[in-house]
Amino acid sequence: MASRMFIRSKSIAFNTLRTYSSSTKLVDVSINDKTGIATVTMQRPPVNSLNLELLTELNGALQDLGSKKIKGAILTSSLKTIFSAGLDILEMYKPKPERASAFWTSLQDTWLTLYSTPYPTVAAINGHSPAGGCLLSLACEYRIMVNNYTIGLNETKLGIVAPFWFVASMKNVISHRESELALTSGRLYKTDEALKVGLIDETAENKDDALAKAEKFFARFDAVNPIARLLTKQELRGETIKELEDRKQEDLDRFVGFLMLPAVQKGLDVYLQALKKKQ
Ligand SMILES: CCCCCCCCCC/C=C/CC(=O)SCCNC(=O)CCNC(=O)[C@H](O)C(C)(C)COP(=O)(O)OP(=O)(O)OC[C@H]1O[C@@H](n2cnc3c(N)ncnc32)[C@H](O)[C@@H]1OP(=O)(O)O
Repeated sequence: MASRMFIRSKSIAFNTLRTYSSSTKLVDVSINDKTGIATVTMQRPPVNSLNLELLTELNGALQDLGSKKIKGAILTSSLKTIFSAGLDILEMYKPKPERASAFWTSLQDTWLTLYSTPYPTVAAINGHSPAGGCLLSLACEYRIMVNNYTIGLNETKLGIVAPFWFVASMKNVISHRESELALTSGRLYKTDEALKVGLIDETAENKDDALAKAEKFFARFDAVNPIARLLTKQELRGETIKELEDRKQEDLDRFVGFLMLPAVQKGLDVYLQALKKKQ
């Protein structure tokens, strides 16, 4: 990507740990030379809502990492209290059909990339993570969440329906029963509740604690053959990936068609007004 800036800074005394960094406007990537761990940071204030541009940059960054020798990648946020507010509602509210198509395709592609990375992934969830934010963390292999935030697939609360691959992402992590209860009611779990049902794997005191715990997770693979690890991941995730690949166009058509329904637009309007009135 033309706007991407690459900096290589070997042996700078005050910054020896960050010897590779690639930063776009919306996504920062740094690789710690000592640990081999990449940190991918979403940085779209105020809430890291996922619009076409952020998704495109995120997908590009995750793909680039596939060609580097890294031990693992951590997905996190630059914001103090929000991991990601999910899809940018403004991408779905009164959209132009071409923009809506490009937007949804970029979400499908980002999920496919993240769900199938050759390197291990951890979501360091350092803030609220509703809907699309939850989806991104579900696509990672391990989730560590800072205390006192919320996470879940709350689509029904907006009058929208989580597509089959959102549902599959959830069902591959927590039980079918818990998924049904959570998705139909649009439940957002607090950090400790999410831990109880297995939606997250560990809690953390703060972002630094989450990053340190992510490093420990990657260390589990020190004694594991990387090819065996990857083939096992592919075996476990392959069916879900193939289903979206096979049904990509159908899923896109449903999304665009769904957005054009007056009742859906009305629901989004009400939700947006409520968000704004909150202050
Ligand atoms: C058979 C049918 C097939 C169906 C096929 C179609 C299926 C369609 C599926 C589509 C899937 C969608 C998944 C999603 O991700 S939808 C988005 C869901 N997100 C949310 O519900 C989160 C909403 N936001 C919040 O709850 C809070 O903002 C927060 C994240 C907890 C943060 O709270 P905080 O108090 O810090 O901040 P504010 O609420 O004041 O927000 C600051 C400003 O940001 C705006 N905002 C917030 N979230 C979003 C968003 N997701 N998109 C766009 N804008 C957002 C908010 O309005 C404030 O704006 P303002 O400053 O202008 O007032």
